[in-house]
Amino acid sequence: MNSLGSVFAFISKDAVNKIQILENFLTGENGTHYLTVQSMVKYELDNELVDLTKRGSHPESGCRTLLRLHRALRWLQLFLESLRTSTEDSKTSVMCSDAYNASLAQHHPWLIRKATGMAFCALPGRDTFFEVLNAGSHQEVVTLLGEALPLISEVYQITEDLYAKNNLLELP
Ligand SMILES: CCCCCCCCCCCCC/C=C/[C@@H](O)[C@H](COP(=O)(O)O)NC(=O)CCCCCCCCCCCCCCC
Repeated sequence: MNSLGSVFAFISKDAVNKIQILENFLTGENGTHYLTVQSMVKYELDNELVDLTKRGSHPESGCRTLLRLHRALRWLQLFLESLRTSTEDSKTSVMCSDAYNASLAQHHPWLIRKATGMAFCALPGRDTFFEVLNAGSHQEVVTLLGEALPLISEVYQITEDLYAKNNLLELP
């Protein structure tokens, strides 16, 4: 994403920060509880390490941090699916913003939604995305996406079901 310019570097920085928070838990003294998403959820809930209704003493719990990445994964799933099925005249800005509006946008305040909308207008064309994915010819990328998307979808669904079962889908 960094090769797409500074705005996208900013977006990827937020994702990297969040991944780092989770990695710190994993390498920290309670790391064994962070080996799976299931054990993390159980450990943090059992030990009251999650702010459930408003941000308080645990603003960066594993559960709320993963939830942000989980929502971003939904965006990625929708975007890559439309990239996979796109044609030569499809616009990446439209694909990106449609995926965004159907996922992350519902969780972002107005200002971020506006800034994101403007950033999408600056996106390079479809060919650049196929190149950025660095997986060979267009056809090879389409094939690869066809294999990867069911796996992305499976990962998404496992987290979604676990979070729904534990009422964690709206963590502050
Ligand atoms: C390649 C085009 C990239 C378009 C990315 C679309 C996602 C737009 C996300 C806009 C996020 C703006 C930054 C703000 C983030 C935070 O406010 C917000 C809330 O966090 P907080 O509760 O801790 O405050 N953070 C989030 O919602 C997490 C956003 C993480 C976005 C990561 C997106 C990474 C997707 C990976 C892209 C891979 C590109 C592949 C291209 C072929």
